[in-house]
Amino acid sequence: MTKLSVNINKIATLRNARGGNIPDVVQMAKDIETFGAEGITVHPRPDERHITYQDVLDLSPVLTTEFNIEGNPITKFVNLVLQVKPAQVTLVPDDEDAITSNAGWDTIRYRDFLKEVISGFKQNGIRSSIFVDPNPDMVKAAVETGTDRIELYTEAYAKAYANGDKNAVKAYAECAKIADDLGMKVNAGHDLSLDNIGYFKEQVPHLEEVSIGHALISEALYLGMEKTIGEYLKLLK
Ligand SMILES: CC(=O)[C@@H](O)[C@H](O)COP(=O)(O)O
Ligand SMILES: NCC(=O)COP(=O)(O)O
Repeated sequence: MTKLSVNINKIATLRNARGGNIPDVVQMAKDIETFGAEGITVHPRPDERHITYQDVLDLSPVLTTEFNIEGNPITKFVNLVLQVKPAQVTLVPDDEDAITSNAGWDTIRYRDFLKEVISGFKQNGIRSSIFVDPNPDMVKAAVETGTDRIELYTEAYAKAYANGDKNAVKAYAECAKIADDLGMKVNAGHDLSLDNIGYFKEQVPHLEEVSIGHALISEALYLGMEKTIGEYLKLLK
């Protein structure tokens, strides 16, 4: 069984568009857990354009499943994670102004930096995962950082799959095997969707957890639209 952690960034994007509290991010996270998700993921970015630091503090005491906080380990982020002590922190090397995460770590170049940050999280009982491209060298070097898990960055797979190229999954399967041999658990995420997740799950061994946000929230809009319009039409008769 692979665990599903739902990334709720986009719920916050919608809320922030009007400045009020609709949709209610905390209530939505609780409902997502009730509907069966096994984790909640957030990625507070430095400009707080979706999930805010306050959201992270508000979510932490009410969640009943695993809380996964993703981000670039700048001081502000590290302090937040140490305050909240989530089940898992996922380190992502994204620039401050990145539209979304767009690369995995160079685990050779940043080995010592990652080792130090991860050791601080470990001392506080927080599990670490690091975001990596499906590159065997990066996965092999990841083990030296002391990380518990890697998160395979799946954008390249999602793009290739959408273009009819199923071969892209092979690099992910190979990296997952390497990680497992080295004693690291394997997460995956970015642009996974109802369309591409089945094949990924079928082909990639040792898949412990996937975190899915952008597509899942969009799919939920589509799947809920007909029912919602029906409810309005009933009231407008
Ligand atoms: C780490 C990762 O893969 C991302 O998908 C991320 O958490 C999404 O962030 P945005 O919602 O800001 O695009
Ligand atoms: N770690 C990946 C994640 O949380 C969600 O990414 P996406 O589904 O929003 O692309």
